Amino acid sequence: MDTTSERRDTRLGLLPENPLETEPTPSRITLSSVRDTEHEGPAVPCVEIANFNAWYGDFQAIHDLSLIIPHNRVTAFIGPSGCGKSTLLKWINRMNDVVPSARAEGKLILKAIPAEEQGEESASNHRDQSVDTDVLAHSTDVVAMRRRVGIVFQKPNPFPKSIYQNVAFGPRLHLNTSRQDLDELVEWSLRKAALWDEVKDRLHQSALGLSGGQQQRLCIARAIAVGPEVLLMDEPCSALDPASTDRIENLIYELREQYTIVIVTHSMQQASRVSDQTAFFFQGKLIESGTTEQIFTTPKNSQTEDYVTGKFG
Ligand SMILES: Nc1ncnc2c1ncn2[C@@H]1O[C@H](COP(=O)(O)OP(=O)(O)OP(=O)(O)O)[C@@H](O)[C@H]1O
Repeated sequence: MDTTSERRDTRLGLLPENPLETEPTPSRITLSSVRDTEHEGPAVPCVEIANFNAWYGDFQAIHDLSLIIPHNRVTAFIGPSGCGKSTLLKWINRMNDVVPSARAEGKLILKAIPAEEQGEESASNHRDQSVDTDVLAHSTDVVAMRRRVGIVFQKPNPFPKSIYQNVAFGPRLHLNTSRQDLDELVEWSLRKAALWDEVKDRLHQSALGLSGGQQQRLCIARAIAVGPEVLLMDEPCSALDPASTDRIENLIYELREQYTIVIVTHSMQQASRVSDQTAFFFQGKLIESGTTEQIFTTPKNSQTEDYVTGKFG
């Protein structure tokens, strides 16, 4: 077991090496399988959502939703199929712009990062982190905003290019990076995504030759190469085998030190393993949010309790 796994196992107490191999049904989740919330003290808001409503044509997919996503923590969106998790995730970086029938109203703000929270280590220092960004505003520069908010999808989607070109694609587009700096940035990103050792001797081979789990880590490397603050992950492990799932979960645990992560997941075990905060959605409404420990051990709402204990969903 590698160091990361050991560290995470210590925190969580009882994680299996390959989580899905022993994935219990939700009703088997017990207090002991929920980890303690490590972060203490008040959270710094990273994304502020208030009175948010979203539609596809006449169909309202999200109703009057308010939620704070804290800076440099992992927030899990859980809830039954069709409850609006992906819709909200996609609005956070305006992915729904490509859906003609999609529209949204309300407050969706990418918060300025306080100076003391701006880390020194970064892929690039091009961002203006000192101002709030109104994500929904027509005047918002969506391309610039998406550099601050990266997204990783359910199915790994590398470009049909080399491993190097996949990671270098964003920086080449957005940053004025010299060849040497680009080489360093590609290595930095691949190391961050825990992929470097596996690909350092085949950087110029096709990314499509990687395994599914490697492709997903490559997509994470590609996302972090442009220096985002937020990483959105829409069921990032659902197309992966148990070993790859374990690696991605370890990676999320490592990346949380430096990024705000939002993960949509159908796995209660995964939410309890990787997240600090959990938000439970049902029929387009946010039913309850809180620390992951609280949501899984002492939910306030009976629908939340029924869902996390597997009575429906
Ligand atoms: N492009 C679209 N056009 C029309 N309706 C859509 C579109 N995308 C999603 N919806 C509808 O919006 C609602 C919320 O969908 P969404 O994908 O956000 O749910 P979800 O909670 O992420 O579901 P799942 O867990 O199955 O991925 C659903 O009723 C869905 O059918």
